[in-house]
Amino acid sequence: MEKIGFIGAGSMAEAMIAGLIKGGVFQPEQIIVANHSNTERLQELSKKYRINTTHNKISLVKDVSIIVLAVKPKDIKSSLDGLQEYIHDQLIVSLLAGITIDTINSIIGRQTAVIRAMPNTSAAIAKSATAIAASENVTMSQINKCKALFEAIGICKIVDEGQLDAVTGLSGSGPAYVYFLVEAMEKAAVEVGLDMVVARELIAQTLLGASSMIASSEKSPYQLRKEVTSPNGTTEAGINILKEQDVEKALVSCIKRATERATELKDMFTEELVLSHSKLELNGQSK
Ligand SMILES: NC(=O)C1=CN([C@@H]2O[C@H](COP(=O)(O)OP(=O)(O)OC[C@H]3O[C@@H](n4cnc5c(N)ncnc54)[C@H](OP(=O)(O)O)[C@@H]3O)[C@@H](O)[C@H]2O)C=CC1
Ligand SMILES: O=C(O)[C@@H]1CCC=N1
Repeated sequence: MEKIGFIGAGSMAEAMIAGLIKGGVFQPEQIIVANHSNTERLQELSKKYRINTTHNKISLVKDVSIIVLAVKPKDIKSSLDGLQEYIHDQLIVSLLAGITIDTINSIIGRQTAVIRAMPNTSAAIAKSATAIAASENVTMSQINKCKALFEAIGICKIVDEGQLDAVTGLSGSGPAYVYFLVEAMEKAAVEVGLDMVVARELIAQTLLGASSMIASSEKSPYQLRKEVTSPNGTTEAGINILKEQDVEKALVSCIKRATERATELKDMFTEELVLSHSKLELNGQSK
C-alpha cells in the first residue's frame, strides 16, 4: 500500500490532505503527517481526517514513498535535519515558496528525486491551480504520478523551475488577493444597505460565475467585461473609479512584489546555507 507523508501540518498540508481524501486518491490510513511540536494540531487533524500523525519524522520517512515538505521556507533545514540517511528512493515534493531543488539536495547532501510544486489552498475543494517543476533525478513515471496527484485536487501545469517564483506570486498567493477583494466587496455591500449574509452569497456566486466564464468562454476577459458595461451605465461608473485610483497598477505591483519576495526567500536561504557550510569548513567538519 503506497503511503504519503507530510512534514509540516499547517494550512497547505491540511488543504492537500482534505482534497486527497475527498478525491479518493489516498485513504486516510495511507496518510501520515508530522509537525515540529504542536501536539494539539496533530490531534485535530487525526480526529478530523482519521489520518496517522507523529512527531517522529524518521519513522514517517521510512514508511512512505512520497514525502511532501510543507514547512515554512525558514524551517527547511531544521525539518530535514537527521533525515538525510533515511531518504533513498522516496519522491520528495516540496511546496516551499522560493526554496530551490538545489538547496533541498544540498541540505540532504546528495542528488535526490525532488519535485517542487506550488499549489494553493483551494486544493481542499479540489480546485487548486498547481504548477510543478522536477529535478533531473526524477523519473518520467514519478513526474506523471505527481501530476496525477495534483490533478486529483485541481489543475496541474509543468513549468521550468525558474518560473515557479512567478507562479507563487500569481496563483500560490492568488486566493488571498481574491479574499481581500471580497472583504472590500462585503464592506461596500453593507455600506450600501445589503444584509451581510445575502451579500456574501451574491458575491460568491458572482465570482463563481465570472471565473467559470473565464475558464469556459472563448472570449477574452476584456470582451467579457465590455459585455457587462453599458454605455453610461452603472458598471462604467464603477470601473471609472477603479481606473481613477489606478487599481490595475496596484494589482500588477502586487503580483510583481509577491514574485520578487519568493526570489528574496531563495536568496536569503542560499546565503544562510553558504554561511553555515563555510562555518563547518572552518571547524574542519566539512566532508
Ligand atoms: N498557505 C498557502 O496558501 C501556501 C503555502 N505554500 C507553502 O507551503 C509551506 C507551508 O505553508 P503553511 O501551511 O501556510 O505554513 P504553516 O505555518 O501553516 O505550517 C507550517 C508547519 O510546519 C511545521 N514545522 C515547522 N518546523 C518544523 C520542523 N522542523 N519539522 C517538522 N515540522 C515543522 C509546523 O509545526 P509546528 O506548528 O509544530 O511548529 C507547522 O505544522 C510554505 O513553505 C509555503 O511557502 C505553498 C502554496 C500555498
Ligand atoms: O505567503 C506565502 O509565502 C505562501 C506561498 C504562497 C502562498 N502562501
